[in-house]
Amino acid sequence: MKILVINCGSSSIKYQLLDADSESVLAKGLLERIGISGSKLTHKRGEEKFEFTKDIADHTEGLALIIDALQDEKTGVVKNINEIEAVGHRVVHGGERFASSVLLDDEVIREVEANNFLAPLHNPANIEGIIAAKKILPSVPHVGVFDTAFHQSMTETAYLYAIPYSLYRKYKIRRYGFHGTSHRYVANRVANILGKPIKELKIITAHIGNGASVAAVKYGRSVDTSMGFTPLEGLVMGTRSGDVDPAIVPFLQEQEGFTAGEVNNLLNKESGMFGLTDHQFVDMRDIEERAAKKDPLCMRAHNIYEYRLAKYIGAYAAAMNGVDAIAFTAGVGENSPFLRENVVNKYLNYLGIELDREKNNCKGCEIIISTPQSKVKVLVVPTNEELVIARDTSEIVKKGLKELKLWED
Ligand SMILES: Nc1ncnc2c1ncn2[C@@H]1O[C@H](COP(=O)(O)OP(=O)(O)O)[C@@H](O)[C@H]1O
Ligand SMILES: CC(=O)OP(=O)(O)O
Ligand SMILES: [Mg+2]
Repeated sequence: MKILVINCGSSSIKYQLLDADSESVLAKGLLERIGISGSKLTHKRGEEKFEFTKDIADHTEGLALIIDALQDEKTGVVKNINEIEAVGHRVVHGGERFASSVLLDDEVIREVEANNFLAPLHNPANIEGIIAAKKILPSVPHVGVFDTAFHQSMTETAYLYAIPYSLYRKYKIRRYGFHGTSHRYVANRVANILGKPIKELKIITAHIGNGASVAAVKYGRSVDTSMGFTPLEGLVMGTRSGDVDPAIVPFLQEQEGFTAGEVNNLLNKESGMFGLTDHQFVDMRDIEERAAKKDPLCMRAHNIYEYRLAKYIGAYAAAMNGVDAIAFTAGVGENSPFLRENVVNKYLNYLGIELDREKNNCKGCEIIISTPQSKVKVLVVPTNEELVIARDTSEIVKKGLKELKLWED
């Protein structure tokens, strides 16, 4: 079954066309700068790469261009659009309503829309993508897979903030957590690699990309995670601050005359590694390169980054009253031996962890990087959110389901 997986951002569309039966990627790509002049499509078929520059006004036009590339004689992988049998969509915020992957009918789309106020930066673009894709591929099933769904297993002890409970009742202000599709995939891979049932394991998954979060996955269920009401809380990220004292917000409003929107922008887009390096670097490769040459600003930023991550791992070992395995994933987690070694050897040896330096010296591999004697196993597991979306979509379609539960009750 050929499944198109799409991940719509406000000005971009990432996509993969997969054969869900063989789990192979037929083509993938990225359309950037939608609605901004100089839109660019980078389309890959195996090792072949094609680039097109053409101004694209909106997501409907963007998806039409992607479909053209998928069925074009020169760049395509299907003869006809009808070969695409289903579409899987990444949806960032499912609120409390979605603890599963779901068939996107009109009623469900309305319910997803009702969560827009919870994720104004992400959800409206996701919905635009769903509506556009349904226009272009009206006769195939569309499925939504939510970043928040896997974390809906958290108990209120983990998800409630200590603010008036009435605000939870009124606005559903609580921890939701994100990157759930990735944490779910990685935790299951860890169990597989260790050859143990996930129901017997306490796993900490660290999704360290440009956006970053840690999750505590106890016996197959997420029991806590570092992102919160929005994807701003928790770790230091590329441009996001992660945890700060909330009193900094009114302080800046008063002292600098910032509006609420300006402070939000500062914490989401001007902070993190970007802010700590005086707005010079976001990309971890640049920061590591300079930190290795003893650039004081980059060394300091990196120290803060790894320290925050180590603190969360320690906290989640406590949250689960133990930990069997720690897994690193996403852009930085998969590709940075430097980060992994620093986090483990500076802060986590007390857990009885021993890192195998040679094994750790790898990029993008799926591997155990702790020694056989290590009390807690440490792994690198490349994430694959698109594959999970394709699997869920295929299962819903093949079994004729309306929704697919992520765990048993
Ligand atoms: N070899 C590497 N060493 C260190 N960091 C890397 C390496 N390759 C990629 N990264 C980092 O991964 C991050 C992007 O991760 P990714 O998971 O793709 O993020 P997102 O999906 O949030 O955009 C960037 O900060 C990039 O610098
Ligand atoms: C939800 C979120 O933070 O996603 P990303 O890491 O893709 O920005
Ligand atoms: Mg990502």
